[in-house]
Amino acid sequence: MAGFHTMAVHGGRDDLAALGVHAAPLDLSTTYPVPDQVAGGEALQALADGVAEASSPVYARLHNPTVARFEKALALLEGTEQSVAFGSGMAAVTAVVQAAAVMSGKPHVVAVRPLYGGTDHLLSSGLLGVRTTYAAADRVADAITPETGLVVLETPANPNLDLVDISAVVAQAGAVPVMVDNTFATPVLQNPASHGATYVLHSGTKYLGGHGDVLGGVVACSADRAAALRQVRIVTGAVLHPLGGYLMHRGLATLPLRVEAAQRSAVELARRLAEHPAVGVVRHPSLPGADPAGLLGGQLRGPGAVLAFTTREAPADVVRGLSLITPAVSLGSVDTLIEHPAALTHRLVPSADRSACGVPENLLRVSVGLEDVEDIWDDLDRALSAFAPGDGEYLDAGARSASSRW
Ligand code: MET
Repeated sequence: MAGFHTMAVHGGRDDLAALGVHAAPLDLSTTYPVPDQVAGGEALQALADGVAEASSPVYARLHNPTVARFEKALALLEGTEQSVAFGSGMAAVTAVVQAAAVMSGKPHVVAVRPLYGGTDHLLSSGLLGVRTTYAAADRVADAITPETGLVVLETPANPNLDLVDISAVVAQAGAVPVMVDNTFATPVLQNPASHGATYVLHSGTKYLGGHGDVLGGVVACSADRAAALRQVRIVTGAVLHPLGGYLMHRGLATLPLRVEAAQRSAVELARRLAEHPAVGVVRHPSLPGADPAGLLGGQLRGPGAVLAFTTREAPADVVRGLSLITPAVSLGSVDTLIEHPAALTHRLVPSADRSACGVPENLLRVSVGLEDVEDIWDDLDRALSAFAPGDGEYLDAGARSASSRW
């Protein structure tokens, strides 16, 4: 098999030479001619039943060849048979819950916190007709009942970079499928399916697209699971626009280079932040104490480019002092982004639940981008130094050191 960088460049492009083109064609058709109505009807039926491809796409809600190329490429990078793309990461999460829990008649979900706030809220709200039990990663087995249709986890977790041993949760889940949100690690650093995950989910809006200009989601899984997801996608209309498929497919070619470069800067910034007098605790898998289960170098091939830290001052004041770093939610873009989870990405998670799972109110999350690391550091240092205490003031060394828990 080809190396990862090669697969990232060439995946999903097998048909281009025969088509005589260099870049993947962007097919914006909403409908497709069906001169033979009988054959067209058979194609529609096959797609509605969940096949990956039929003799005609029939209609853009059923199939799109530009999106299908992206799906092939992503499945290759995740090491799964197939993948299914959606109009957003949340549409992808919704489809997995519907396929695994609702359609199977097992409407109970077990989830390991923290999760992205939108996912947490979706699972807590009851909107999809599922009931959710939150469990610590080592107590998943206790939470599973005969009604459980899905286990959900995220590693590294949004927003505090907690790491979860995927195989250990899969072992506890038994026959219950496990969905791992792999958005932070990307397939460059982690392939959850190789550790037993049934569904590998990405918000493609983040690293896969990589430039902050495309909204999408994707789930990598077996062919059987993908068929059920396509059925849900067709009937709910949760499709990815072909331009989104085109942009995320193009993004995959540079994904390893972007992740590797941003990760190098994140390691350096995490180290410096941990020494900064205005900073409390820094969370990044590269720091001492951040990986008690020893997952780095095994399950997780690198620490990634998202970090988080607590501040002694109001997080909003720190962000106000920045000039280069973009104050915005989302992550995985070329520019460095910072946001206050309690105010934004995790606002819809009750504050007691946030603090119970290691997301303090004064946590800031940083997605390190591709700028020169010294420029990113200067910006952070300048904003933080406005609040740095004088000699011997209220911060002791112990409070600054990284630890596995808050
Ligand atoms: C609307 S909140 C933002 C979304 C994105 N999933 C993030 O964690 O930044």
